[in-house]
Amino acid sequence: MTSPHQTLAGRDFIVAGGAGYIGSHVCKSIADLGGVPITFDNLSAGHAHAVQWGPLVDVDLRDREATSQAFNHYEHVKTVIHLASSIEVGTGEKEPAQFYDNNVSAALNLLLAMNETQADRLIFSSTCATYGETQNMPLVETELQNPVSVYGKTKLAIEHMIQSFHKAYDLKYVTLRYFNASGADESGLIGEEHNPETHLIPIALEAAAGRRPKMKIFGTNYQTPDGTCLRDYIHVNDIAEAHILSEFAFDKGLTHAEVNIGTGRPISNLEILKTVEAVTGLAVPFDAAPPRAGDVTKLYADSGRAKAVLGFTPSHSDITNIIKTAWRFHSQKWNHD
Ligand SMILES: NC(=O)c1ccc[n+]([C@@H]2O[C@H](COP(=O)([O-])OP(=O)(O)OC[C@H]3O[C@@H](n4cnc5c(N)ncnc54)[C@H](O)[C@@H]3O)[C@@H](O)[C@H]2O)c1
Ligand SMILES: O=c1ccn([C@@H]2O[C@H](COP(=O)(O)OP(=O)(O)O[C@H]3O[C@H](CO)[C@H](O)[C@H](O)[C@H]3O)[C@@H](O)[C@H]2O)c(=O)[nH]1
Repeated sequence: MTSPHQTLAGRDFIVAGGAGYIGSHVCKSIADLGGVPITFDNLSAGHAHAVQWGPLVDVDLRDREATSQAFNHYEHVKTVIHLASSIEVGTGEKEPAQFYDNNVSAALNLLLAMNETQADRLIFSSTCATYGETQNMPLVETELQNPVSVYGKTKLAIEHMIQSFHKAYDLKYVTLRYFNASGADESGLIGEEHNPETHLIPIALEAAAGRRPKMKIFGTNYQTPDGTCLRDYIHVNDIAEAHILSEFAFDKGLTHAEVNIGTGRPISNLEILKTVEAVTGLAVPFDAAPPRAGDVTKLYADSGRAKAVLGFTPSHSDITNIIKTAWRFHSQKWNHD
């Protein structure tokens, strides 16, 4: 947890992907502590209305020259938070070229641009999807990384690239392997707005609200207690806090780390539907469907290293609170549609 006397006053941050779901929450957390988030985003998936706490620089990280120019314009910035990427797992399977370009090439451009400026601290959004199928739960950071999906493979390639830049050019980094980001800020100002939406909780909320006739549960014969997949849901504001704690860890001398950001608590897909029904008071109509390509049976974190290295303990991630905050955001948004 950050303590009340910790401040980011006087610090500017480049937040690549700051117009997206997690990025906008990171920007708000930086501003809440007095820092200034400078969003670099091409708005391919993010929203200009989510950029409320600092400037928006419209730049496509696939464009090396434009990326270099944008970084040089803010050459005093020390810390870069890199969240920009393609995230839709199914698209990655069908269009790997686009995925490697937008994730791996863009990350290389960002790292090269950092080398041209004073930025020598990187906080990178990686994912539990880099681990792949394994029975070894909860997942420790030293677990073999053998991703199933193209999405996970691109993230692992970036992790390796960052490690190489650390060794060769003294880049300091924290790679945060988030588990399932979920929930929304208490303010209702920002929340999950993916298009298309593929994530379980917002889809279940849409089904409860009657905005889709029925949803599908992908896979009901997995080797789990109720036959559906197990995931580790972490509130987006807890994820945002992990970035702030990473910055303070750099201040204390941390040079590099790979860290899981999860709760350690497995929740099944059917349990999510039940909690959505309890929170909303509405039924969630669903059909059983075959497993989705690229999915693994279960993924949940060992969060010991996050506590030891960053002092991270989730405080918003009770599953009812996650679904309540998501429901508040979505119902307000739908009222304005
Ligand atoms: N949502 C999750 O559950 C989850 C879990 C683990 C890791 N992550 C990672 O966290 C990060 C953020 O995820 P999110 O859910 O907020 O996604 P998002 O799609 O809401 O945000 C990504 C942002 O990056 C921007 N972007 C994409 N390509 C770009 C490019 N070439 N140049 C500039 N900007 C570009 C998009 O416009 C968008 O604003 C991603 O890197 C994702 O892989 C997400
Ligand atoms: O309509 C749906 C949507 C999802 N699911 C199931 O719900 C579970 C969770 O799926 P999500 O799409 O919500 O999230 P994932 O676990 O697939 O998350 C993956 O994609 C994310 C990026 O979008 C993150 O990177 C994350 O780390 C990575 O594991 C999976 O079993 C999925 O099959 C359904 O049954 N029906």
